[in-house]
Amino acid sequence: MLSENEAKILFFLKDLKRTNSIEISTKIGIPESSVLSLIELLREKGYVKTETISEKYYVLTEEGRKRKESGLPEDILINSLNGQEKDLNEIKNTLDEDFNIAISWAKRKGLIEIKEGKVIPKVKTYTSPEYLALLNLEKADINTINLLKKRGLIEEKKRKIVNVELVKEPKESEIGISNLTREMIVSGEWKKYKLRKYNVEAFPPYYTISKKHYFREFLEKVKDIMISLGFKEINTGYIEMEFYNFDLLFQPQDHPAREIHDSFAVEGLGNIEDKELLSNVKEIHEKFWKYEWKQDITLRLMLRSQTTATTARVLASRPKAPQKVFTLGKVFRPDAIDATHLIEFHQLDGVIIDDNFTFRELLGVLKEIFYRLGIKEIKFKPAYFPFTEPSVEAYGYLEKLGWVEMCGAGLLRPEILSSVGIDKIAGAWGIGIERLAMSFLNISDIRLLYSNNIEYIRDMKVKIE
Ligand SMILES: N[C@@H](Cc1ccccc1)C(=O)O
Repeated sequence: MLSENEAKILFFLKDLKRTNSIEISTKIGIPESSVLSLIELLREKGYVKTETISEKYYVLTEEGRKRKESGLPEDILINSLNGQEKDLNEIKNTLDEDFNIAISWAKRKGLIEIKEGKVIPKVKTYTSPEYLALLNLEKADINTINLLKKRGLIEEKKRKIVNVELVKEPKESEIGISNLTREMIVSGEWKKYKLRKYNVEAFPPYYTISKKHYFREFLEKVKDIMISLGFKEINTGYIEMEFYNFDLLFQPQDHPAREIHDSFAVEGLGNIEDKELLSNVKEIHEKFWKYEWKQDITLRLMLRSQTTATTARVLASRPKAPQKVFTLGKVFRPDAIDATHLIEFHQLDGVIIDDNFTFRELLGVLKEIFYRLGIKEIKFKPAYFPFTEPSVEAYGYLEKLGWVEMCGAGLLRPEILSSVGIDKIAGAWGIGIERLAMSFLNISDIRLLYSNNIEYIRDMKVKIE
């Protein structure tokens, strides 16, 4: 029995008697790779004789395509001289990087002579055979082809061509059809064909279902946890004024505490409407850090280096207590990228403002967040941050990595709260997200969190419930 495609090829061959795989593919419109396997089937069934040959053909290289557009350097040189001699130096300026190629080929081809720093053309115009060959490779002679190859303008490729000869005529009654239409039934045409049997063992086509990127899925999981703990989500932009990233957080200008991490500067200045807030911050900085605070510095733009900048913006809006807010977003810090460092990564910052909020409660909240993320063991260590006192670092126990630093936290300093007129207690923290994600997703290279390898993304099993 013949399949519909096999029959198409045989009926095409019936008139021609012999042809080849490339012609079959272009005339019938079946991809070459399918044609090759169909021909093989037909050979096995005794309909055709085949002969496989390998054929050389040529394609333009990138350089070749460029020269086909612009012309070859020696052609350009000769035609621009137009029979007149010219200073080598002058030519050098106009031909730029093509100068050496143009001169050396023109000399080799006897088109020019060089005397006392001058180029003397021997012809008025010139079109090289190589250029004509680039325009029509099929017609080019073997010498020119070899020259083009040598000049790196074309590249030799090989392809397999199968010559096919018909040895047994197909009959319509041998065609097995799989697609029985209403028309065929009505017209009785179906009687001419054999019906192909269903192959109930054939595999169905494989469709991949769409799914979210595993890192996005993890980020959403984390946000869900925060929302289930009663926090409100707030987001602010990546481009931030130094005021919110540093000054309002009591990190003095031009002082090592500011450089606790490096940051990316952005050209331009921002604007702060709340002049009272500006002068409060100035006063507090000058009183406690004892230096001359500058407004030009505070308005400078940067890529935020910590999402605590968002917390600062929340504070600057002088919110009413009680408040429980969080933000989860990207931050940026210059660094050398490797398996554990990126220059952009995510942080989750949060703040709780309440009447009698305590340090102990803060530690409890952090424990709860980590617990819900599946980290059951956590310990705290005293730490320093310019904007909190007391300050702690939290370490979580991860199966593969052991004790890993997860977050910084503390009670916001009174200097900060007073500048925004809040007379409550505020606990704040910042959690590094990538490391948590790596642990959850069982990834050992941080760069894989941002993989765009479709196979890898497809196969990644996300184990978060
Ligand atoms: N922003 C700090 C973390 C932090 C946030 C809030 C309070 C204390 C610490 C960091 O990036 O390391």
